[in-house]
Amino acid sequence: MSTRTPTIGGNWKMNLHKAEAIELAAALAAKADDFAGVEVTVFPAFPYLIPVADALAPAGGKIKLGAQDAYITPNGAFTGEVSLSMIQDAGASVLLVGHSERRHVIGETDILVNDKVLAGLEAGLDVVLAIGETLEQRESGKTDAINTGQLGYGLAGVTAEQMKRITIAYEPVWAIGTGKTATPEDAQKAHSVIRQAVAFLYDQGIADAVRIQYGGSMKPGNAGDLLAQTDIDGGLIGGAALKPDDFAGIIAAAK
Ligand SMILES: O=C[C@H](O)COP(=O)(O)O
Repeated sequence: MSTRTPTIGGNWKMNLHKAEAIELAAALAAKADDFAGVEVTVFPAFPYLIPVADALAPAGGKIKLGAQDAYITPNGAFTGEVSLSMIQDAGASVLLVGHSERRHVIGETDILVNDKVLAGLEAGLDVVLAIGETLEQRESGKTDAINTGQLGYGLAGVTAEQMKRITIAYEPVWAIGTGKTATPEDAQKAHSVIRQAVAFLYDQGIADAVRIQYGGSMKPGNAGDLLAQTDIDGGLIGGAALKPDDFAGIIAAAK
């Protein structure tokens, strides 16, 4: 663990309807005092940003609200999309960009990911940029090339000043929702390469400051070993974020 403030995100993905989302947010808000020293963010589905914001209010800002996606323009004729100003109006201060499900299921390109990173920063949001290799890419020895490539594309045009509002989430695609977690050593190696790439793109000070989350079947039982690694500064949690005790257990392991 480093001097970087640990950051744990709960990506609820396309799960939970209104009552469940409110119940989970309220349960987390009730535990918020236990989260001191860890930055905690939850990413509900779009329709529930406002009720979740309301349910988190008793936490007094100790739990941030994030959006899983947003379109690149403030408003306009883009049927089906949700604008940056809408997610901000709903209470979100964080934008998740480049999740593998958006890259590989929805088909977002590196160019669109970069557009979203830049637009989110321009709008004043903090941005979590997710990157990570597929199993096929890992097995063909391309892990570092994929990660540094997605990183470079994603950060193109991001200024050194804006890097203060960027968090990187390394999520090996083969570990997401599969129960297969990267070993702490493998994850550390990938995080170290990503940090070196940030140093190459910017400078060592920015690389030392940027936080890199691990995502992929992180649970209370494996979080401690992962988070103990030098370059792992937190987690982006899917399945385990849907259960308040599991999510709180991971937050506790991040301290
Ligand atoms: O955004 C979260 C990641 O995709 C990890 O999901 P998971 O914890 O269910 O594997």
